[in-house]
Amino acid sequence: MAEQVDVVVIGMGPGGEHVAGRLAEAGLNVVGVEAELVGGECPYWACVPSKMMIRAGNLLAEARRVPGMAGAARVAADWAPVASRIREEATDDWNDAAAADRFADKGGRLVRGRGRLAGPGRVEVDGPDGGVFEARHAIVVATGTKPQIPPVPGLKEVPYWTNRDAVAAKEPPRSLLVLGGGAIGVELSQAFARFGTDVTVVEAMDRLIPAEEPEAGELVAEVLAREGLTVRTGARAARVRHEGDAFTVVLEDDTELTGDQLLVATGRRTDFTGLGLETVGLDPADRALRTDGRLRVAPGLWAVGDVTGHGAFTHVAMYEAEIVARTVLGEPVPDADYRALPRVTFTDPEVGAVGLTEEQARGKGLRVRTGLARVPASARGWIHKAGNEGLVKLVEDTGRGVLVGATAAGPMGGEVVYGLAVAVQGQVPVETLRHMIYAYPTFHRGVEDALRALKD
Ligand SMILES: Cc1cc2nc3c(=O)[nH]c(=O)nc-3n(C[C@H](O)[C@H](O)[C@H](O)COP(=O)(O)OP(=O)(O)OC[C@H]3O[C@@H](n4cnc5c(N)ncnc54)[C@H](O)[C@@H]3O)c2cc1C
Ligand SMILES: NC(=O)c1ccc[n+]([C@@H]2O[C@H](COP(=O)([O-])OP(=O)(O)OC[C@H]3O[C@@H](n4cnc5c(N)ncnc54)[C@H](O)[C@@H]3O)[C@@H](O)[C@H]2O)c1
Repeated sequence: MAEQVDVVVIGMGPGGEHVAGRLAEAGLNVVGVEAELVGGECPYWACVPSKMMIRAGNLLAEARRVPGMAGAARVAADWAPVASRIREEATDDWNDAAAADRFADKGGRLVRGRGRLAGPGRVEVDGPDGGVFEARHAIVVATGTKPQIPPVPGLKEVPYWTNRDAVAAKEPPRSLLVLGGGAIGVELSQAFARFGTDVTVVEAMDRLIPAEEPEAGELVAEVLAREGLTVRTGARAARVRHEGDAFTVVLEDDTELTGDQLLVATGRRTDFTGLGLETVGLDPADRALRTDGRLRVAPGLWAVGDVTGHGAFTHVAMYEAEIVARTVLGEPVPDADYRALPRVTFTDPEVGAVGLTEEQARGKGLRVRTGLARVPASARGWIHKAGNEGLVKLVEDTGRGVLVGATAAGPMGGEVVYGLAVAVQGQVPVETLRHMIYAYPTFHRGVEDALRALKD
């Protein structure tokens, strides 16, 4: 016998937890189904622990900048406080009791196990709590993504790390090979390197963080190289082996790279196997669930977070979750709008970005002007001195005279980009931006310099 409820949410990561909690608080009878930990990837194996590692690495880097600026400092890096902070403060040793209680306090019911669709409005759960549920109002799929492991010969046979192993490391490895120079690759590489790990990053494309502006990737590559990391761009792994305690990655040009650990950070993918998508007329082989402006996939079925393919970020998952919650509650809410989607790669310098890159804007057939300003050339950058690398790049749609994209890399680049996100979202005319007052001497005055530099 199926149990009648109002809403079933499959997957309780940031997206699922938000939508389930909101609807339960509003008084609906909500079942949240979770196969692993309530909270999902972000708090246990991704955003939060990785940012704790980065915060610690940045402290070391700042201390190392003291000579020549503020006297002398002796820095003795120690991973132990990082590992224990990740265990005690971030993840409670990978225990989700507090998150489960939080959901129960909102009136939700957590069902532990793996959920699958079993026809329209129906969910079956395999697992300790088990059961069959019929949802009167909504089923929300929020099952997230998994690491995408490239088909490099030998890779499947070796004990490589994913993000999960990296954030759980009790010690930094002596040496680390990193396959993939995207967000995960560069963030974790720099953090480990600052604790003494000898890091080599192998990126298949011709630059790091290739989804962002080329100038940002070049900047990050320069900084990493200066910090002693080896960066191999345009490099493809031909095969991988593990002998004794060492990993060897053989590149297509026959270069052999060795390391004590191998982190695979080559992107993430949805895995709809066993989710029963075919029972509601969807194709489990799709990479993402196609949604309308309210994140509806089919009548009574919604999707939020990484599974929608709109950007694998916690802020996207929560934004979408809020739209679904308001839609299910019958509250007015505009359609999802991804024009001003912000991204921050938390390297040092941080790379904040919003909207379109120059290449994407040109690819859309827009008439484009760009403006670039370098942080060290600004008053604040010059004053800041050590660690002042950075840039602001603006992408203007000259047809409309508004910014459609921007990058703010540098100290606090992720904060500087906020004003630019408002400009892109609000379609603020470039002329208006040029006649604003920018506080002196701030990093965000680089925006004014880049506006002045806009040219075809
Ligand atoms: C190392 C790393 C660092 C990151 N850093 C950032 C960052 O700084 N900022 C940022 O915005 N984003 C960051 N991200 C991305 C962010 O973690 C994801 O975008 C976010 O977690 C997606 O949320 P979600 O709810 O879609 O899915 P997830 O967090 O993946 O959660 C999905 C949940 O569904 C569960 N599940 C799956 N299938 C089933 C099933 N059939 N039945 C029941 N439960 C199921 C899973 O167990 C999981 O708990 C990072 C990712 C990584 C890997
Ligand atoms: N700060 C943040 O917000 C943050 C941090 C980490 C992750 N994330 C999210 O998680 C997602 C996944 O991160 P990611 O870094 O794994 O993916 P990614 O897609 O950002 O980068 C993967 C990189 O691996 C490269 N690559 C793919 N196959 C390769 C191969 N065989 N050899 C060498 N390089 C190869 C790609 O060219 C790409 O540059 C990100 O796209 C982002 O959405 C966000």
